[in-house]
Amino acid sequence: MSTATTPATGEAAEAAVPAAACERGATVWLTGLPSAGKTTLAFALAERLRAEGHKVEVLDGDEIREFLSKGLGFTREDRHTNVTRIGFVAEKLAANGVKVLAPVIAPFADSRAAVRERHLANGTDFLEIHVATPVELCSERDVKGLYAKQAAGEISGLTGVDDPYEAPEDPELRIQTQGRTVAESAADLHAFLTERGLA
Ligand SMILES: Nc1ncnc2c1ncn2[C@@H]1O[C@H](COP(=O)(O)OS(=O)(=O)O)[C@@H](OP(=O)(O)O)[C@H]1O
Ligand SMILES: Nc1ncnc2c1ncn2[C@@H]1O[C@H](COP(=O)(O)OP(=O)(O)O)[C@@H](O)[C@H]1O
Repeated sequence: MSTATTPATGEAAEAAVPAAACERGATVWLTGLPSAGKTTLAFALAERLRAEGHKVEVLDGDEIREFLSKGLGFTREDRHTNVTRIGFVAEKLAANGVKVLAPVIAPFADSRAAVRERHLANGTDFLEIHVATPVELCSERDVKGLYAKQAAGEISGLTGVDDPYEAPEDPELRIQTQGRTVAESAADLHAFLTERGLA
């Protein structure tokens, strides 16, 4: 058991994180609709895990689309390519002790299954977390204005509105954000990782 100590006093800090938990990598995939809360929860969890001494990487959908998946759009085929690319990188990192957080819509069950399969084949932990925010609340939040644009006819093919979202049937965790604060939902997620021996 490794115990974090405060540099000034050498006193044991409140939360003692087992060394094995810090060294064990895993992919934590946050799937859900646009504005569900995937990115917010990934960054909140990342901050807490880093403070506890874990190696953490966030593979954010938006950022990935600027670099690794530059040029891909939102057709079924492009989304599948995007998701399996992210899954490939995530598995490599997780196999090397990194907690990988992937806040990526991943709307199709077969793409998520392919990513899971790759992790399984390599003996790497894969946790599918469904950020299960109802579309009505997502469209109220509308962080990037996509729901308004779709309603105005300026865009089409928006996940959960006029493009499919295949909700996970059997995710490792389904997390609610409706009527919950960010801190509460992030704590739910952290508690789940602790249960699994990952935090
Ligand atoms: N048509 C359409 N449908 C869904 N999402 C759209 C679309 N156009 C742009 N966006 C924005 O793209 C962000 C990244 O999407 P992802 O790479 O996670 O999507 S996917 O898994 O490849 O389907 C995604 O980010 P989040 O809002 O954080 O989920 C969206 O804001
Ligand atoms: N319990 C909660 N968990 C996560 N986000 C929440 C919660 N309650 C409200 N929100 C808000 O919902 C929005 C979610 O946006 P974002 O994380 O960018 O979604 P996504 O990455 O799924 O598109 C943020 O403005 C966030 O503050």
